[in-house]
Amino acid sequence: MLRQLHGLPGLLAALLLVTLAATGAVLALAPAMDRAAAVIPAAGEVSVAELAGRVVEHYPGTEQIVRGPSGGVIVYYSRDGQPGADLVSPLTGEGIAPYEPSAFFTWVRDLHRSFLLDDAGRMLAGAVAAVMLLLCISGTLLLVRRSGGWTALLRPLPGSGGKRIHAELARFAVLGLLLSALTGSYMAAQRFGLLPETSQIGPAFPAEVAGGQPAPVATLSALSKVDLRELRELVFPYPDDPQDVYSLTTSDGFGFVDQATGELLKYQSRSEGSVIQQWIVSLHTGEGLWWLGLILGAAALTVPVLSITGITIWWQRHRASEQLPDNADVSQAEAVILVGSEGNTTWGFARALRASLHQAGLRVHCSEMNALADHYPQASMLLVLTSTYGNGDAPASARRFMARLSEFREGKALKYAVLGFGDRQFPNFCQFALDVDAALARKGLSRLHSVELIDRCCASQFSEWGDRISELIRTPFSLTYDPLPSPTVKLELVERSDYGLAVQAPTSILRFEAAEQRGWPKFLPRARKALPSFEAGDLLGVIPPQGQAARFYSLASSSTDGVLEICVRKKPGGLCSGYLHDLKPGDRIDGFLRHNPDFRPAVGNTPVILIGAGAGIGPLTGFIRKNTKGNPMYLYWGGRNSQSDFLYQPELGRYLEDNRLTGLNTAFSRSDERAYVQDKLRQDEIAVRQMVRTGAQILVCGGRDMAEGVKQVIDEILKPLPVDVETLRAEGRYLEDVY
Ligand SMILES: Cc1cc2nc3c(=O)[nH]c(=O)nc-3n(C[C@H](O)[C@H](O)[C@H](O)COP(=O)(O)O)c2cc1C
Repeated sequence: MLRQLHGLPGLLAALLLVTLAATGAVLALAPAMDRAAAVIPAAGEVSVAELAGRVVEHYPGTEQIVRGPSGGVIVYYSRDGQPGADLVSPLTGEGIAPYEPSAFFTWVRDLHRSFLLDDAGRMLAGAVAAVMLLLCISGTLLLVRRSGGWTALLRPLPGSGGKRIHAELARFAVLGLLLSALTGSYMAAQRFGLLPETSQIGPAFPAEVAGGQPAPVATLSALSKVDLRELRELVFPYPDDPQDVYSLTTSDGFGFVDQATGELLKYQSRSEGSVIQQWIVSLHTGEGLWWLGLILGAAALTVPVLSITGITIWWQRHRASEQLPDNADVSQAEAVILVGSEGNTTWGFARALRASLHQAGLRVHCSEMNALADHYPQASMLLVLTSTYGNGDAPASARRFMARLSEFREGKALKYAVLGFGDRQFPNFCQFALDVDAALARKGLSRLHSVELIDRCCASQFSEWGDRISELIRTPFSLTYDPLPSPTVKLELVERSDYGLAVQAPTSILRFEAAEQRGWPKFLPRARKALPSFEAGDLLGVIPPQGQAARFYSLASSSTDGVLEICVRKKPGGLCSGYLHDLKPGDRIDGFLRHNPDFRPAVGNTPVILIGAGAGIGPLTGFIRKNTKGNPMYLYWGGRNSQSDFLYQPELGRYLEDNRLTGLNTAFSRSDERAYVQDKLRQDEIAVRQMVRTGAQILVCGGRDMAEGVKQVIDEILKPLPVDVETLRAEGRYLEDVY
């Protein structure tokens, strides 16, 4: 509900909101500019009488003196029958410049207030402000939910991509946007009579005035008592009318001053409502509070980005939740897929699974976990795919699952498997999937397969899980998950370096270029297409000729290197790694790129500790190659034998020489030292701890077991510090690319 409340009006109002925000950001500059142009005397330095006296000396035809909210003093006068207005110095009364409201600001203000459409536009602008208010409130509640509570609101946010940008920006801007929206809605509601009117009618014109010879304005006692800083406006009497008076408006009230005696004839203080209204206007416009204006303007500048990221998130969610075709009925289904999802990405995986099982000839029923039926009479297989939210809690479409499970009655024939989707950056990785697995076991159901956990939507892990399920149910199918099918690139192998044969770890560094167009004469330009843009650490997806599922390889180069490089270890019986290892220079493959911005060294010059084993060195070498500024970068890498599989040995030597790599520490498990990368980290314990203390980031790439071992060692090393791997992970300082 909260999500709909945040998503739908947000989408509708995005365009209008962007207009309001962009114009608001421009207008927010006006108070600061006015303030910079104004001469502001200290409090008590100049009285209104003194100011008026000085002004009249230079402008004998003064009709009105106005002090703007930013402190600038403007004189409206008549000279030779012509009206004029000048910005004047309150210290001398001399003109500084002719006063002419900027046509640009006036136009922007009209666009902001009414979309240049009079009353209908004003109403629309008011409605947009109200929508903004709704978005701020629902967004704050979503943010609280995302952070895990009000107290966690300021902690580093996990997640990545557009969602992370949206949440981070929103957190930065929400107070400013809330203030603008609240005050804007209030002003609109008041203008259209939805709130009581607070404008005040001033005191009636005095019945009696002295009517004598006018005294010089600088001597009028009532004006001498008012400090310039309180002045709003002073309207002068008609020149030859002894019955006329000065009309004085201050920040506290309104009154009339006798031009002969200088007496305050009538005075009325501002009502409370009028003071509140004045504050609301100031809080909305920054008038008189130029610093607030700049804060509000900065907050408004985030609205276009929030709108774009918000629409993108909405669209992805919408696409992922599109209806499933051919969904079998509960009573007929042989296989049941239940989906627990909050942001709908898990639905994309469920749809791929459903399509494959359906293609394999099974009747499949797929629904959200909240819709767990009491009974699936024909089903022999229950597959639960669920994400985890909050602090290891159920996602939205699974909140009622545990309660419904108590009503569930199922015979022993139904076997289940739970597949968890989560993110290792969160402390309770896939906790809800683990809870569901345990709850189903307690219910007496037997497992088809033990629970498996997928980190950050890893497509290859998903297809491997599918292979295992396919074997267990003796039904051939394979799973491919590609959230948005990427265009494929034709690549040509231009070079390969082979390692590790002697130690049973055949590993090759493969370098590809974009394939030349066949038959295109080499001397002509553009014979070879440019590679698409990518960074080291991004992924190359390859579907081997006999396979259906893509396998992903971390890139060891970035597009600016001119080649696409991967480092591939041949797995026993591995379809894709075998296919790649058989390639000869000149052979071509189709691949597609997937960006992986979550696995990159941070910019800046804090130390980066790169840890890897085997082919995991690929992206780490890519990061080092890019480190042309020579920021501190240390590599810990483990192989089997320095004679046989010391991958990238010559390159690393060069990088040490030209300072792209600060320190290199290798461990070889099948040499005399029999060491693993964890041992090298332990030996360097003090240095590693010191680097973490100074803000170092750690990037780990390689097999799952190695990554687990490294995590334990780093936790041991960090014991004397108030941080551990999980805290570093939450701060984006411990990143893993694990397979
Ligand atoms: C606010 C928030 C909280 C999350 N909490 C956890 C968590 O506690 N444990 C975990 O493993 N993943 C957590 N995740 C990651 C999601 O489970 C993961 O991104 C998953 O793929 C989302 O799938 P869905 O879009 O289908 O809900 C969280 C994500 C967000 C945005």
